[in-house]
Parts: sequence; C-alpha cells; structure tokens
Amino acid sequence: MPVVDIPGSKSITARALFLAAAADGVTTLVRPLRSDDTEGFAEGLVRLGYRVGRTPDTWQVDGRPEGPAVTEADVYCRDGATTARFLPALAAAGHGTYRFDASEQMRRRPLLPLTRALRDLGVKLRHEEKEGHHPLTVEAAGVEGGEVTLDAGLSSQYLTALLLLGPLTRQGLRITVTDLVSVPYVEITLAMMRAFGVRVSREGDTFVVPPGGYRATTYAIEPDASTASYFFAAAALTGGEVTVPGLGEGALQGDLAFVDVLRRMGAHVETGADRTTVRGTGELRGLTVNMRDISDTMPTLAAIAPYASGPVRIEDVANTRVKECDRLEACAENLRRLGVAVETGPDWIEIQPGTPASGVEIKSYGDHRIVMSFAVAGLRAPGISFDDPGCVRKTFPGFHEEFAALRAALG
Ligand SMILES: O=C(O)C1=C[C@@H](OP(=O)(O)O)[C@@H](O)[C@H](O)C1
Ligand SMILES: C=C(OP(=O)(O)O)C(=O)O
Repeated sequence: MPVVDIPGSKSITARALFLAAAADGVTTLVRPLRSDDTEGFAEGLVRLGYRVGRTPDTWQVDGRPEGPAVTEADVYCRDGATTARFLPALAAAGHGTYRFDASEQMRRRPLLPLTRALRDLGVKLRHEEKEGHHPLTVEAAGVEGGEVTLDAGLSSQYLTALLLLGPLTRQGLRITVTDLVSVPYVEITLAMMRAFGVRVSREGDTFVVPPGGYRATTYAIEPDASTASYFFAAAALTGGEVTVPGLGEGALQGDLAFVDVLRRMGAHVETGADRTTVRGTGELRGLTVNMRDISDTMPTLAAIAPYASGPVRIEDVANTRVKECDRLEACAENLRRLGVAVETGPDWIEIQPGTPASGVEIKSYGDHRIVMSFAVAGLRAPGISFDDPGCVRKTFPGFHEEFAALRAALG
C-alpha cells in the first residue's frame, strides 16, 4: 500500500516565484519544487537582481514592486517554458535592458502571441534571430496597461504571463482571449493571484486585472499532480494501490483529473480532503477521451494504453506537438518500437491493445514526460531502457530512484 511523497508542483512554484518577486515584502515559499525548471526560474530572478534565499524546504524572496534591481541582465531560461514566458513579462514592468535566451529545445517553442501582445501594450521587444522565438531583448520602461487581445490557442502560458503582469501596470489590463487551451492552468494563476491579494474579474472572454501590485505572504506549494500521474498509472496498471498525500478535493491543479480517466478505465479511485488513492482492479478498459485540459498527462495514458482491453483514443491535444518535443509523434514512435499499433492525426492519437515487446530502448527526445511515462509501461514490459534517462531533471531529478522504490513496493 505505498504512500508516495510527490515533489512540489512546477507550475505553482514558478508562479509563486513570480508573485513573490513582484510583491511588497518578503515571501516564504514552503516546499517548492527543486528541479531544473524551478531552479532555473529562481536563477533568472537572481540575474534580475532579486534576492532569493534557498534552503531545502523553504525559499525566501525579497519582493520588489518597482521591478528588477539591475538595469541590465542576461537571463538563461534553460528548458523551462514558464521561465521563458513569465520572466520577460516581469522584466517588462521594470526599467532596463534585459536579454533572455534558452536551450535549443526551448528556442524552438513558440512565443509570438505573447511577444506580440507585449508589443501591443507598448513594450519594446526585439527577437535576435527568429521572430517569435528566443533569444529576445526587452527594453523595459514600465507598462501603462489597457486593452489587449491574445491568442492562447497554442499555450495558456501566454495568458498567465499577461495576467501576472497586470497588477504591475499603471492602469491594469483588460485581456481578451480569442482562443485558449489548458484552462485549468489559468485557474491556478487566478487562485494564486488571489492568495497574493489580487482579484481578477471576468467578462466573457475578457480578463480584467486591476492595478495596485501584490501583497507578500507565506505560500505552501502542492505536490505536482502531473508527476503524480505516473504513480497513479502504475497502480492502475499493476493492480497495486498508491496514495498521494497533499493532493485532494481542494487541489489547485487540473492534472489531478487524470485519476478520472483511470476511473473510467476501471481503476478504483478515492479522493479525500487532502489525499488521493488509486487502486488497480485488474481491469483496464479502452476509451475515447478529450485531454485538452490535462494534456501533460497525455503521454502517461498513451504509455499504458496498449494494456487496455480496447483501443484508447486521445483527442484535442494539438498543442502537445509544441512542448519539449512533438509528444504525439514521440509517443507513436516509442509505441511502435514496442510493437504496438498506433495512429496519429493533427490533434489525436489512437492506440490499439497489444503486448509490448521487452528489451526496447525508448527514444527520450530530451522530454522528461516521455521518459517518466514509458517507465510506467516498463512495469509490464521488462528491460525497457532510455537513451537519455537524465532528462527527468526538468521536473523530477529523483524520479528513477522513487520509481524503483515504488516498483519494489508494488512487487
Ligand atoms: O502554466 C503552466 O504552468 C503550464 C501550462 C501548460 O502549458 P500550455 O498552456 O502550453 O498547454 C502545461 O503543459 C505546462 O507544463 C505548465
Ligand atoms: C510542457 C511542459 O513544460 P513547460 O511548458 O513548462 O516547459 C511539461 O512540463 O510537460
């Protein structure tokens, strides 16, 4: 009956770092995620002149409502899209010249809807190489605010960046979205802004963000629900039971809804006030499921799909093609390596039941989620290996050790 302590949420840690940096005093983050993405975010803040004190269990940030403490900085965002998309918005509210670059992987990922919206708001911003991609330089002189239109159909992170920026502008922001994916991540943003003293209102597709800045606070970070999906899937796949404390009815993260997918497939799920338990029943049914809201868990489902008794079809996940890799094709390629029949379309993948081969090397594509997802399949397909197991450092450096412990506990 393993109880698994999952590390903190990447999304919540990144937002908390932004909010803490922008707030009017010292904020303490309790149990932040320590991983490449969030260390990279904190490092970016340090480059911008913020003080970030780090002990293993708490991080402290001295907020600066007036913006970065330096007038020039060079920030390397590594692979983290939250860093690469949220920090330029924070910098725009300050005064200085701030250059942002990122890894090859992150340089390939799109940014244009956000940089276009920032320019529409009067921010001077220049792309160095390719329009709409890193590296970029922000010539910041504060942001007046006002109305702006945004297409967040490829990534909700563009909207989160603007929402977080809103209270730092002189007039506040009215952001009208023409399209929006990953809606639950926007709900996380709004809930966390409330915790830092800002209430955003909605008028249809328009988000109205008041000016006035953020209030410092002490903020406890939830365990990461996307990370938990590998452990829940392991229980469903093996007929074991996994309990994750800290993720229950009041959880902020939409990805906890992955357990509803497992329930539809036949697993037994119990959601308590502050914990969730999944128990495999020996039954894993096929299904058709729309994962637009929870697309980080698409690879988790794809990797266990061959073990279902019928086809698994995952729909409305076009934007998984612009994540750390093209996740639809990466899942398809690895399932084919395992000898499983699979088809993909522009925004879907369909996986047939099969008996995955043993001794297969999984192609990681430098994507933590591909590795962690196929590690779950490895509970039933012996001898799975990875060409780049270390890429889990993006969100969960200790994944392989924790997962080996779970494997031993599940027997
Ligand atoms: O705002 C966030 O913290 C995130 C939003 C989602 O991205 P998209 O909005 O690009 O789908 C998610 O996939 C990513 O891992 C984290
Ligand atoms: C897509 C992801 O990360 P990000 O967009 O924050 O880089 C992810 O963690 O699956």
